[in-house]
Amino acid sequence: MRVLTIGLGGAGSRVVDQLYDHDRRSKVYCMSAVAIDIDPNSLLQLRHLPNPARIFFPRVDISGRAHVTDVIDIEEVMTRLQSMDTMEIDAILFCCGLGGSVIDIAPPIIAEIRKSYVEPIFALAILPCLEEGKRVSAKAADDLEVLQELVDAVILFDNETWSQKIKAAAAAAEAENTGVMGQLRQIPIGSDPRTHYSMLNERIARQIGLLLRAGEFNESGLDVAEVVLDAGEVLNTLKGNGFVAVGYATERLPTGWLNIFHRRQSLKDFIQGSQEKAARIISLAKKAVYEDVSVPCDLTSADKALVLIAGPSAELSMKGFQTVRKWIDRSIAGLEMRSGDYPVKNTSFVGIIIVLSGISNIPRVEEIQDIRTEYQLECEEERLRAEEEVRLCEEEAAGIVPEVPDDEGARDFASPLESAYLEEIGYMVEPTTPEKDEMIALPGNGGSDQKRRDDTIDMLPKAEKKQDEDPVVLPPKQGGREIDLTGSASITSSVPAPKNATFGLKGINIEKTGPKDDAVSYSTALKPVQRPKEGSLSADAGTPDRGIQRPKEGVFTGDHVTLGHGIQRPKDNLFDEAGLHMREGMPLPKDGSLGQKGFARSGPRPKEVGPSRGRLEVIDTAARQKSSEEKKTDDDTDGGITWIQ
Ligand SMILES: Nc1nc2c(ncn2[C@@H]2O[C@H](COP(=O)(O)OP(=O)(O)OP(=O)(O)O)[C@@H](O)[C@H]2O)c(=O)[nH]1
Repeated sequence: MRVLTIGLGGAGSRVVDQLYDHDRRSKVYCMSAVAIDIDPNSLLQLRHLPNPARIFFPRVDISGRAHVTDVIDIEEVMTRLQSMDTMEIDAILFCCGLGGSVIDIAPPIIAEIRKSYVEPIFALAILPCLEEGKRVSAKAADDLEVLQELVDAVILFDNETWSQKIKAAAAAAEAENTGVMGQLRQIPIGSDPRTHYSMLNERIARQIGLLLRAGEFNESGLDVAEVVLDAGEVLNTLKGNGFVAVGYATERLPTGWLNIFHRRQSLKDFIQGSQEKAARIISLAKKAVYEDVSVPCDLTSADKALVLIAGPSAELSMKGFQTVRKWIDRSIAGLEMRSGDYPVKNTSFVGIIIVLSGISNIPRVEEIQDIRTEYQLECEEERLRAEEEVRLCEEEAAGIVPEVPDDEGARDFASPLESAYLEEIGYMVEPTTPEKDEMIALPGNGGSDQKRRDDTIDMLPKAEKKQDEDPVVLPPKQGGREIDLTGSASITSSVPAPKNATFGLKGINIEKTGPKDDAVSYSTALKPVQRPKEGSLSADAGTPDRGIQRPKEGVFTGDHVTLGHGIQRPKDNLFDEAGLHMREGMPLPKDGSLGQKGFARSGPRPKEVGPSRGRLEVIDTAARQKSSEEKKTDDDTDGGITWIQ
């Protein structure tokens, strides 16, 4: 196809120079070229472009910091382009290095060109090497996004991939050529940037140059193609605003006397010879896609593909060509597949070009995008640090003493999640803390903690205060035993509180021996008493003494239980939530609700769980009956509750 090629900046100019050279050497002459740069040295070092094709814009400001869009005059560029022979062009190709500064002129130039030309515009974009730094990669990612919006396709070439290949090839060659002859024919390793770039540009010129020349003929060098690929097909493959990768692989054919011998052998065995040719085309195709591709990419993510084989027509195996076509056609995601052959008379090489267009999976593009994100974060961090430093300097200058963070305060402050966790940990380590005890203060015999009762937890029944305070003594049951809970009723929280307990994480530990101020203690005198009339237990009716509240539900079997001074019957589920249970190794009740909470009590288990959850330990108080009776008067004043079993 006939193409107008525009090189921008150092990279673009050098690539265009090389492409121009290939075009002239192939004698196809399908290319007009210009190079635009603001660096005079870069333009002077070009070897093939004629002087009129080198457009130089000197930096006007002395500081050299003027933006490239201020330096390059778009009108001047357009005048120079229109003065060229661009009447028969099929496309316009911009060549540029991503991450440089001159590429910034691409958007206004492309916009201006779009006004004057209807031909599709493509870009050949060169991805920078990683060693050039994050800033260059980040800018390259930005440039790529801008370009993709503006042009019909972006052909990518990855400097990083090809630099590694060149270095590896040079190292391998160096290892091979250790002898004198090897030293003499040493290939350049491209250690200096100029040689290195020229090797990369040679590669680009071969890949892209052959593609540009597809469908163009020169009478002396070309045979008639069997499957002709014209410029329109190349253009249609490229178009679509996507990324394009070009795979290109070649193989030297056997030449000289050895070749004549080889050909005789091949004539003897023609079938084997043709199979060899087919195998060569197939292996070249694989190499082009997987190894010698301009940018490594996922073949299966391509939308369109084009296959072009080139070389002496006798060597272009149609069998191999069809196999490659089928393979590519089945592999790509899209349905558009084009192919052709490009027979060249005087060459000792067979080559294949595979163009993959509309590729969505290109790891290197993703990589530079990731680098950009990383770079932006670093820049932001740097900016914040600089701002902080300025602020500190200003404060220092103003004589403001910076606040020293308070460790205690910092410890006090915690997120809700953290504080929940810390509380839990604290609780596990220290189940008994003063705060925890304060949360539940059950009045006991001590009689001193009525004032400390925690109003937030309503543990007591709604009975009249007077009733609660009144001593309640139930008459002893005949033959029964009196149970004295005083001093022996131990309510303790020996297990961590459930996380969702009403009491939060506050542990409850009421010591077994002796009621303490903040411990729960039941002053108890269990006497043989009558069972309540109601209740599921087969006990005698209980007759509460003065002021006692007989439990509406729930039945105790057994002894007369007197809860101590001022105690009130806890709510049904109160201790369940607190996880309180009795000590003294009493057997666990079968009742699940009690058992789960580790609440042990002796004697028959009432069906109703409510009243029994007082974590009362029933003691054989038969022996104490007498003293209990003596205490009756005391109980009357205690306001205890006597449960009758
Ligand atoms: N393949 C290849 N890549 C090049 C060449 N020169 C530069 N590059 C790459 O292209 C990127 C841009 O470089 P240039 O085109 O020289 O930059 P510029 O736009 O002229 O402007 P400056 O940034 O001022 O140098 C660089 O980061 C390199 O990765 C070259 O000759 N060949």
